[in-house]
Amino acid sequence: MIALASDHGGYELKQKVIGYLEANGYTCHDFGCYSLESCDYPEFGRAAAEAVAKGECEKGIVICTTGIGISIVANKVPGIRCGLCADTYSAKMTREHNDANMLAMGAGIVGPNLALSIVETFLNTPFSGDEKHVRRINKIEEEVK
Ligand SMILES: O=C(CO)[C@H](O)[C@H](O)[C@H](O)COP(=O)(O)O
Repeated sequence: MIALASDHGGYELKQKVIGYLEANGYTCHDFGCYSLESCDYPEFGRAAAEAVAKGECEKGIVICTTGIGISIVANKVPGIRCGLCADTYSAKMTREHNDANMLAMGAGIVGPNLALSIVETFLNTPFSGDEKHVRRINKIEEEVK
């Protein structure tokens, strides 16, 4: 199950991402928003991030106009590592090095074709498991207690 969330700025791209995911066999839980009406990204981003943190969803994808606001929110939920990506290299690296469990994108930054390539890369790249990366990920939680 993939958790999705957006504000109005990310709504249309989120619909495209959901269509892509469902066509490729993923089950999606859309935590909102559900229209183009202006809304506030924190409530939706938080809901998706909490579902990932609780293990109810294996990964999350959150979208706003820049990806910045909704990634800030997601990263405030303990256990969430949300990578803001505008290219496939970053999507690959945030999985391999950061074991990111959430992806953020900006609908005003990436077009739909690139966004779907980023999503595909993010979901299909495993964590490297390298000891140095495990150590650094553990330090993320320890350093900000
Ligand atoms: O938080 C953001 C900017 O860093 C998001 O991109 C929002 O989508 C954006 O702020 C929404 O702005 P709007 O003027 O209300 O459309």
